[in-house]
Amino acid sequence: MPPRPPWQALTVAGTYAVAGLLWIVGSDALLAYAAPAEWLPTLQALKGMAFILATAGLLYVLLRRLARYQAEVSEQVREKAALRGRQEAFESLAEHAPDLIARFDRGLRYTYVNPRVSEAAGRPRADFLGRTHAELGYEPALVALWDNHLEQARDQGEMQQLTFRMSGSSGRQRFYEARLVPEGGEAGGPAESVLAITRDLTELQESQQRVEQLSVLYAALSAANQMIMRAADRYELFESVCRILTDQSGLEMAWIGLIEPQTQWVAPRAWAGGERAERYLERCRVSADPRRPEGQGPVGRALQAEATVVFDDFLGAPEAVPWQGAARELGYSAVAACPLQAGGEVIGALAVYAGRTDFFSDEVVRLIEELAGDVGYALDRFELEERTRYLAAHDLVTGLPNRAQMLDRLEQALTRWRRFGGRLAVLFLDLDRFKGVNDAFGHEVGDQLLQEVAQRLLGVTREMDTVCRQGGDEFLLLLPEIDSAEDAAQVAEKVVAALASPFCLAGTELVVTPSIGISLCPEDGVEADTLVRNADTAMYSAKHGGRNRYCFFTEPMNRRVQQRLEMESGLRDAERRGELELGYQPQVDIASGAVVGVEALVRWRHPRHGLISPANFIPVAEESGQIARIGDWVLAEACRQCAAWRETALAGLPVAVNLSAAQLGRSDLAEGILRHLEAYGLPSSALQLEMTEGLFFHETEPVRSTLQSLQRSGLQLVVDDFGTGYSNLGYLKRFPVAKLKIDESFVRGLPEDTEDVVISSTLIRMAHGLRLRVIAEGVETAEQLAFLREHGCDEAQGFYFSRPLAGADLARWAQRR
Ligand SMILES: Nc1nc2c(ncn2[C@@H]2O[C@H](COP(=O)(O)O[C@H]3[C@@H](O)[C@H](n4cnc5c(=O)[nH]c(N)nc54)O[C@@H]3COP(=O)(O)O)[C@@H](O)[C@H]2O)c(=O)[nH]1
Repeated sequence: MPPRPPWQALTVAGTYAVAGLLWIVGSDALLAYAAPAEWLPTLQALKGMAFILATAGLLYVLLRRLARYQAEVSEQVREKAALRGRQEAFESLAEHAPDLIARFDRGLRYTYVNPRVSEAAGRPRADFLGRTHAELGYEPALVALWDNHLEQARDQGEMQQLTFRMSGSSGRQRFYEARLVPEGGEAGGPAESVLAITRDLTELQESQQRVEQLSVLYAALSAANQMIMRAADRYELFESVCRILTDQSGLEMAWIGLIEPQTQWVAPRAWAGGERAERYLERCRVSADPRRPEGQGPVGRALQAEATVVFDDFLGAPEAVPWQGAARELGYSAVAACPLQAGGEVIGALAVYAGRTDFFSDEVVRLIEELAGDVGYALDRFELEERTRYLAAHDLVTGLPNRAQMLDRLEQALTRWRRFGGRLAVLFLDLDRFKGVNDAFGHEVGDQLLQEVAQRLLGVTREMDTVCRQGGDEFLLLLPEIDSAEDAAQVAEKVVAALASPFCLAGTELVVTPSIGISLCPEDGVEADTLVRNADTAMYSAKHGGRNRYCFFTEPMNRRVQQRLEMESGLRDAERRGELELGYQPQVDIASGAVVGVEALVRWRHPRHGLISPANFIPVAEESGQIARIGDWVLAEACRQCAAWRETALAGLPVAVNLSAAQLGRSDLAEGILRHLEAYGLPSSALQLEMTEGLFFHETEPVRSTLQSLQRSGLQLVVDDFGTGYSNLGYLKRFPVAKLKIDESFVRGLPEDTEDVVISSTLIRMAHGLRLRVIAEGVETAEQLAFLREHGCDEAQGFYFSRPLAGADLARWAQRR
């Protein structure tokens, strides 16, 4: 209540004085007029008493009011002092508080900010006072968030809470939590002002994130450690570690590269991080050589320094320019590279990439280093295990696999053989008179000799073969994939030849020869022990047979192989010696009975073995690489004979010549055929080229281009053995096929065999459906011919008409018809 001015007191006192005087004068006059004189003293005494009572009552009321007023005033003074005290306490607290404290009036304008607000915002305190968030120019989203919460606190009188991010004065985004406390006003009603207490949680949040990141990394480390114990080899280990790092620790990519000792390039051996990782590694090369720019990145530096290198801002590091294009595109912002050590040497590096800068805190780096250390430990373990395994599986003198490993590989080869069939061979080799070398020159020279023998054996075998030293002067050779016994014989011959030249050791020339026994699977056994034992037995036969030779386990096999090899060498100049000749078999039009063509079939008239069928020697010629030469002779001879028939009944008839696959692979085939035709003045229609269906199906590029050049030369093709192999007939459209020849095997059973009936009649229909002529071979009986005629077959060939005859004989045969 405000103090009353002095004139007011004067007015009250004056009024009281006037009223009192008027009362005294007036009441006396009234008594003098109205009351008897004898009552006057009494009445005046009563009147005086009444006046005193009335003024005493008034005084009492006034004094009471004065006392109350004084009490109220002193209460207000106390409250004010308390308020001032609180205000001072608040401001002193707020001024030194670590939180950001501000007060807003009902219009949401700042009325107070503490120094932390000004520091955080990077503007003076005065800027804030009397202004709203919008007037201070904050982002619209932030203004809306704040004003919304301030209004709620003000209007509902209830505390509000909000979190927000804002760039601090340093420009870095910070994370805050604010509490808005309504002040003044009725409880539960609108507030007079709102106090905002804001806490900067950036550090807290970051440390929480760091704790989470570390616990995730610990989990990844422990998973990687388990994998390190389980991994079977270093590549499984590398892949697992990279995968665990990217799957479980928030890294974008991880790769492990090993230094290539010759070039110092770091070749990635394992990586994880999806397609992005692959693209990055495809684009980026890394070197351990400090002179190269590619050796200046994190991995190169880590390898050179033999310590972890971190590029926390990979995209901003000037040394990382060669990799930055790819890293920016693929989202890698920070990199750490740790060297990997094995056997005390740096052999490569583990590199990990994060999607944000400042990922690699000291703790994270420590964990990654620990992991790299564990990988190095595992590599040492593998090395030791590999060494132990190596020792268990190898012969220490020659470095070749030992008997145990050989038997293991033999078992594997036998397992494959059981599934897929085929053939394999074991060669048991014993060095003749090796003991003499040891006795004469000592064991050291003996060991050197064994080492050189091992090298020569490796030189004559294929990668898939196994050469093993089984002990002493004995070696075993496993040939897991051979086509025939001859293949094994050829390897044995190569071994004999390889060991034939002397070994220069101990200043002298040493000669050792081998005795080799050969066993074959399945002929000589289907178990490893049996095959080795039988090869051993065969080796003794070779020794008893005079040493420096090979011997098969069974005598018939020895004979067969000898014959085959003899045939191979006999064929080498059979045509030069005039031992090859052609037989010609007529091809007859079934409807008219006219001879419409001739097939040329080669024979070998051997000086000792007589006439040899092409069925026997053509495969040998094919396998020994002689078919192209022999085939060329056949083509030339067929052309010569065709020209010779000019004046006979066979004039103008095409001669069909068989071609082998190897001939079709030659790019000069068409050229050679045209040269022979030209030499005898024949048109290209004088020759037809027979080839089996399978040749069209294994249309390799050389075969395709040969077929195309034959097509361009106007030569016609005949598909031999039609129906025996394949079902896709697309090739018939692409190449100039004139005729399809039904295989003799489908004709043999005609007309009784129902399968042959169905097959041959279907093939005839199929050929006609394709608008091609069809010829049946192997026709021996009138019944077969009748069936073929009935089913519309165009031509026939077979003993029914004539066996293959010499050129002059066939001309006479044709003349007679
Ligand atoms: N790459 C080359 N292959 C050739 C060549 N010459 C022949 N050959 C192929 O050798 C296989 C065997 O030929 P051959 O022993 O001459 O047998 C042919 C005919 O004599 C035989 N034939 C003919 N009529 C009958 C018959 O009525 N009954 C019967 N049992 N056999 C008969 O059929 C063979 C014809 O074969 P084909 O080529 O399928 O027409 C053989 O595969 C020849 O292809 C050559 O120069 N190069």
